[in-house]
Amino acid sequence: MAASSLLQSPYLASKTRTTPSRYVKPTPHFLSIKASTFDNPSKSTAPSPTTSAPTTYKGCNIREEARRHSLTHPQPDNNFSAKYVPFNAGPTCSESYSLDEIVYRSQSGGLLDVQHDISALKAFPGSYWRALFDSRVGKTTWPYGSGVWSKKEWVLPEISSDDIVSAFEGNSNLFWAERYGKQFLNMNDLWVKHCGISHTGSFKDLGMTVLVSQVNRLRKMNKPVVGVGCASTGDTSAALSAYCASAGIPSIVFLPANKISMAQLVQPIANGAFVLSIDTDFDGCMQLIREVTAELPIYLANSLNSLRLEGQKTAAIEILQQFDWEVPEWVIVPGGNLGNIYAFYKGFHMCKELGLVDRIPRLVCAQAANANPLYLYYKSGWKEFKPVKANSTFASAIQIGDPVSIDRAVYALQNSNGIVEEATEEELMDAMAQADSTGMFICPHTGVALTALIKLRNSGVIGPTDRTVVVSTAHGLKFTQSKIDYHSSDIKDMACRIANPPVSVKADFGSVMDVLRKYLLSKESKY
Ligand SMILES: Cc1ncc(COP(=O)(O)O)c(C=O)c1O
Ligand SMILES: N[C@@H](CCOP(=O)(O)O)C(=O)O
Repeated sequence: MAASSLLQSPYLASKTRTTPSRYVKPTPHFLSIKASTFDNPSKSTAPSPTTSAPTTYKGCNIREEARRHSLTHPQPDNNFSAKYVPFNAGPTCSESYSLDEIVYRSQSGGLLDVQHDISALKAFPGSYWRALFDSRVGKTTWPYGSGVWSKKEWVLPEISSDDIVSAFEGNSNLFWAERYGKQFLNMNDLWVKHCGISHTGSFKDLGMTVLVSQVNRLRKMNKPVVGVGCASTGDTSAALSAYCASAGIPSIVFLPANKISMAQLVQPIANGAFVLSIDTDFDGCMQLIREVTAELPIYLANSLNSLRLEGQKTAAIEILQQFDWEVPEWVIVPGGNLGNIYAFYKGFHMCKELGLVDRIPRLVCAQAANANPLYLYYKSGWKEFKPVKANSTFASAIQIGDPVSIDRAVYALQNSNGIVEEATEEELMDAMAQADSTGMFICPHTGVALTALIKLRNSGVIGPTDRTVVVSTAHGLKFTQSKIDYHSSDIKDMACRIANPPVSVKADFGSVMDVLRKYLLSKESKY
């Protein structure tokens, strides 16, 4: 469809209702698969979802290899499917939409959720899924080399591997924070899930690979999608522009002027996005992109779009996998627009529902005190939600006052015996500096999550031996200015207790020796 014709007439998304397709029970013989089958998955006799690595076809790239492999080794139809349903609708609700429709809201205006055919997935035992996912880690097989697509059957089961746009995201480091845990928190089982060590430097890659892949599919189906757009505090726009650029799809990003870091601003610019710097805050940009995507053939890429959360939930599955399917006691996630806290809940819940684990961790959502609508709601006993005007915060990516996923977040917290905490600017910057001093290089949002941990540890809610995972959401290198300000003690009304500024010294041997002696003595006295 020509872009011009779409732009002339206001775009109206077709919201055809679909009835759920009836589930056909698969033949039961594969229920007997043992995990050991996957020592060499290609030996499996089960009608497994593509477990075996494709044979290497000389001269082929990995996408072509996967294509040829699927022709020579056709997989049985496992009936895995997913559809949009209204979020948290009761069992009597029959409203649903195909994932190939362009729809972001339910008929009543509420949020949507991607619902998988759980009974089809349940036909396979938990041991099968654990072994399948484990068999795909660390390979380059398309698309399973991605931490997201290694869980394809739970993410977008029906998309062709050929339509997938991936940078082999996911499989991020789960870092044992040994020194930080021992020295500052008297903890011995503290971990940091470094989701920011990723293609564009944040966890947004996990969701964006899914959304842009589906857009790729929709465009091949001649659906009216000329470009993909988002409002952003920096990370969503970086991920959107990179994945779109990789697939040759136009991207449009709405950024609040002067409210995101330089590194984040340059990402969509470099990736060729159409960048609008708008004189408002994130909530203002979000409102505008919602209005614009209702009128123009621009597909909405914010986490209001539940496709994103299907990718983001794989970080939770990955944590369990990295712990050999043992469940941590606590997982702490910084929250802004609040899609991610629900994504974590969903990933953990699916693992429990499908028998991979027998419980889920308690979730903590951490907010900046300058942008804390969820915290205030929690403190009111979930009585009344009021959006706030988000004030400036060093955790700029979560400077959000009217989060679109508020209902999803409340659901996640209520169903995981969860807690909400907040961090002042000084607390989050000190926590970041303290963590950096033990060898990390985290972003201020992770400083918010660490502050929540410090508070819950000090109050005894989190115990010294509780296995705890702090989710680090972006790479510290995106936020160097905040670190420079801190270490220069150049922040109004902040003591910057752990500032470590460089020492200026004359270029002569004596002066250098003097400062070094002083430094070494100060270290010696601490032994
Ligand atoms: C670095 C970073 N951390 C945390 C968040 C919060 O995630 P969510 O909006 O899903 O709550 C965001 C985005 O909002 C982010 O960019
Ligand atoms: N921090 C986000 C804010 C938008 O969140 P989204 O998950 O709804 O896209 C960003 O980086 O833009």
